[in-house]
Amino acid sequence: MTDQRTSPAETALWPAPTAPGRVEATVTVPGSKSVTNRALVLAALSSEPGWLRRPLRSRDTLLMAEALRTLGVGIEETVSSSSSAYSAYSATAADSERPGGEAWRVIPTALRGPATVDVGNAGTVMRFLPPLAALAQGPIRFDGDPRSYERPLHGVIDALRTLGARVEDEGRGALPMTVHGNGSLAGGPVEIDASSSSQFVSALLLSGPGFNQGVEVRHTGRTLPSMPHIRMTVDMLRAAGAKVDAPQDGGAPNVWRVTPGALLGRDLTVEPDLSNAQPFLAAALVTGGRVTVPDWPEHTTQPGDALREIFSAMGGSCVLDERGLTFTGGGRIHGIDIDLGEVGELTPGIAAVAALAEGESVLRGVGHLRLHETDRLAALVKEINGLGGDVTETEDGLRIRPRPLHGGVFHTYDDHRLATAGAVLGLAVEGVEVENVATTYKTLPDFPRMWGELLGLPSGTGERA
Ligand SMILES: O=C(O)C1=C[C@@H](OP(=O)(O)O)[C@@H](O)[C@H](O)C1
Ligand SMILES: C=C(OP(=O)(O)O)C(=O)O
Repeated sequence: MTDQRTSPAETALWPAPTAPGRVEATVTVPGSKSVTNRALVLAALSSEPGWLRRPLRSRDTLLMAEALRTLGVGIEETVSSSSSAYSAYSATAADSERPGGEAWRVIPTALRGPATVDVGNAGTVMRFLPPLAALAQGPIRFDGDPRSYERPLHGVIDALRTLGARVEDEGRGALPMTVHGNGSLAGGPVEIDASSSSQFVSALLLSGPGFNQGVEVRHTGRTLPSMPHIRMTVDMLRAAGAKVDAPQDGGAPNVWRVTPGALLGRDLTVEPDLSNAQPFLAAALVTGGRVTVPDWPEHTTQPGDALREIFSAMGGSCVLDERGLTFTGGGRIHGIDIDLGEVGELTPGIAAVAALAEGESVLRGVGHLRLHETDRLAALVKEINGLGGDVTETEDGLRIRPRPLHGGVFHTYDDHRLATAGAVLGLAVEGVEVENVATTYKTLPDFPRMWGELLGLPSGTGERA
């Protein structure tokens, strides 16, 4: 539904800056997409208003906020350091970096249609909102970017029907589709195959407290990706007052149970997005430099936390202390053989570093990435090989044999993580031009400026396409 005419920004080429030397920087990373969008859904379902501090303000989260507003939820954007005083204001990207920072006050209401939700290409919006829409009164139509039509949604659609909802999808099992809510949903037990996306499980659990009988989700597929993201869902539900039984506490494997009940309005400060910290940590690894990311949480369910271990195994070391996470590159990059099934969204960034390593890497357990923003496995093969690399696709991942690389255009297929992967390669390879770097707006709007700052480039240089 988004205007699909190609804009100059989409076709523009961004000369990825090469690193002038070892990077030494402190990089403040904006809030987590996954936490922000879960918090918005839970706040919309709560019985009282809540606060979201330092939310991520990017395409995916603004689409979520806009969709909830369309359903009647109040979301006021404020700059505030206390929950008692706030004033409506119009925020800009830079505001989220202020100390105290931006806060969103979410005021729940009885959800209602008719409404149309633009999901863009946000997995969290297209999966998390249909179960919520089933609790609304009236028809809610879901539409999005052309790629959103190809991303799996059948798990959510079939489950909603089993749980008592009427969904009109003309047999597609995908977008566009309409959920006809009548103000409540029976809920109860449901079996799904979530091997193509963990977000099916998260989606049903998040709205589960609002279903009359709650929900019991049983995953029947062979594999289940992105478990940390499901644990994030469970932890955030519990923090909002929901009762959840989950495999992570020794419950039956692949079964989650959410009891019906009211949710509390929370005052939640969003952690930095650790997956978006990846290119900056990669810069330390690739250049043998040092990068500190402040506010790195001591305990977190974010998959990006695994970078401490993964990038250390690839040749760096890290310290987590009161300054945040400091990662230091050791001057050499090792290949790695690793199953990334739990942390799939880190794959493009790891592939970029692996292409610059001294030895071969095998990245496994990520076949489901073929159905992400783009077919990430095919795209990484094509683009790294286009620079002279030797990457082959396996059944469930990539085999990467480092080769001397040369410059060229790095196409990004509207995928933010392809764009940041191209930037990482550009640190070490002259003449890499990243197509449509603006696509990083999906989760990290300020990326070109942050990258320029990381490399100590004069203000504005890194941003130019
Ligand atoms: O629940 C979430 O916030 C996410 C779950 C994962 O999805 P998949 O399980 O579809 O890979 C991840 O890749 C995505 O970026 C965010
Ligand atoms: C897969 C991703 O996003 P989405 O939430 O759209 O699935 C991602 O951010 O890497």
